[in-house]
Amino acid sequence: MILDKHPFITQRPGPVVLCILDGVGYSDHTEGDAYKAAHTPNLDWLHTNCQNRPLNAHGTHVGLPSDADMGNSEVGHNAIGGGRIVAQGAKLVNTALSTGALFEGEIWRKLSGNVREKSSTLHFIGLFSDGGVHSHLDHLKAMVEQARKEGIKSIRFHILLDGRDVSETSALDYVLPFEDYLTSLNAEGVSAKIASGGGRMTITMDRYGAEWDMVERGWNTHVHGEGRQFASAEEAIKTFREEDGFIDQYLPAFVVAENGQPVGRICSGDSVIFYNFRGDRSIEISQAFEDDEFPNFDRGDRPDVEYSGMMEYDGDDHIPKQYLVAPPAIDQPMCEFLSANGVGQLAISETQKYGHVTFFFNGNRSGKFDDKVEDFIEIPSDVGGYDLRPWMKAVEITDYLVPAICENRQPFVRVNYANGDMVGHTGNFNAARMAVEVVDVQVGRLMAAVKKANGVLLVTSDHGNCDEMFEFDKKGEVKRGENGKAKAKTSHTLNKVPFIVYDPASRNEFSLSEVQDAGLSHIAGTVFNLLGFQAPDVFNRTLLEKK
Ligand SMILES: O=C(O)[C@@H](CO)OP(=O)(O)O
Ligand SMILES: [Mn+2]
Ligand SMILES: [Mn+2]
Repeated sequence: MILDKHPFITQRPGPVVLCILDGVGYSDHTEGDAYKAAHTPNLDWLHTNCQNRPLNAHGTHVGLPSDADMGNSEVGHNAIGGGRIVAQGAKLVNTALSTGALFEGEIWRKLSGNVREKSSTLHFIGLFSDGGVHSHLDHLKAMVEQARKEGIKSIRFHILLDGRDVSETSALDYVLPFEDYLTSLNAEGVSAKIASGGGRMTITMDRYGAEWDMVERGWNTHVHGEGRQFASAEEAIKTFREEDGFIDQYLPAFVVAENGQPVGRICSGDSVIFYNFRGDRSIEISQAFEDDEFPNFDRGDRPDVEYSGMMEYDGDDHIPKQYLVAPPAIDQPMCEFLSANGVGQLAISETQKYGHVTFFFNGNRSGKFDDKVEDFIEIPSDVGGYDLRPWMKAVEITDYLVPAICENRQPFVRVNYANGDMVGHTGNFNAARMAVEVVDVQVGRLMAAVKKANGVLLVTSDHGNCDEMFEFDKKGEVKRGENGKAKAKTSHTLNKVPFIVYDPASRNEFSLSEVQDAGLSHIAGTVFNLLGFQAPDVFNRTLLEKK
């Protein structure tokens, strides 16, 4: 793993700082673009005075099934830190389903056999949309079809409503056709019902230990059938919308009941499949089902079930123990080489993105490669309501970074500012504009520190989000509600992202390649070069060319 010196690029005296502005891309539209609307003197200066180019951050450029798939943090950080394109979870599950390998696997057969043997129930829990970031409804449907073929007679669904990877109030577009489908199953003698649910930002799908209460609410709803009762998911969604104007991702928990009894508590002897493929928001609920020692909340009577995730979510800690599809193999990411060569590294973000710059960046590994040379710093995030606090923890992150850069504590620094993404997801345009302005101030502070240290600052992003805060129709017009108000867009975008090289100690050694198809996977090679090394062969080509 020895790195070779670069033939013409020499390492600067100061650190290479890779700054990921999560969720900040370049949109072709102006209306609804919080990045364009924001006052960003520092980013503007960088664009005018430094070498920069857009990079692809979506679809096949980051290992997703098609170029219609928007980017996301998992695949974006995998591509940046891994420096190559690997077939991602969505694609691997598609293949495992289309070849039938998933159903021939030991774990599917075990879970299905368990239900048939005991005449118990098969439960599915997961994100209920076709967003393709954490899950896909096609995967769920393929599994239900197989269960039906295998003669399973009782199936329950615990649905996490999305509105964050898909349109903000689209829950019924998924629920109503699904209910029709369940009606056809019931007519055949399969008891198939939606049993519980709630918005994905209210229950079950917490990440990085930011808000365990979410998981507790989900557990009580799905497992114990505790919560406000409704006759159907449709009634729950409509009622919550009418009462409080909830958008899908924040819908409160609900339980579907008949004669006052929940229709689908999870009981000992049942099988449970958590069908999200992405790890960050799947780990905590998996631990709740699996761990004997569990300090995070009181689970009450934990049913003895066969539990499986769609994938292995954490390859270091082996969570969950049983899974249906093997996760993508991202061997030898950039930091493994840097650690093996004794190059010091600092990774920093706030809780909401902490695992992005550590776990995802290192190919879905939660540990370090070498404790002696790696520092991971987590600044605790506020809980919820990021449109109320669009500054999030950006200032605190930079407060930590400035002295670390000025003192050149580690040669390679990576930081993720969550604001453009987390505030972008709220659909609040004004808050998103403010989020970008906050981040711009931090970029200015990093520029000053990097200049002082004679280092290099690379500014980029993992995918777009705040660059499109409104939905557009096929003609490119903003979609408007009856009141004329623009329809908020809460999801990521397909847009390209910035890549800027601020190199105050420039020796005019290189220019930035203009190759059109370049994407996030070309950043790692570039970082190696700026650290004075040639990138090993496993990495995609660098963006730096000899002048
Ligand atoms: O919040 C999340 O889980 C996703 C959107 O589904 O966003 P990101 O990929 O930026 O983490
Ligand atoms: Mn992101
Ligand atoms: Mn996001």
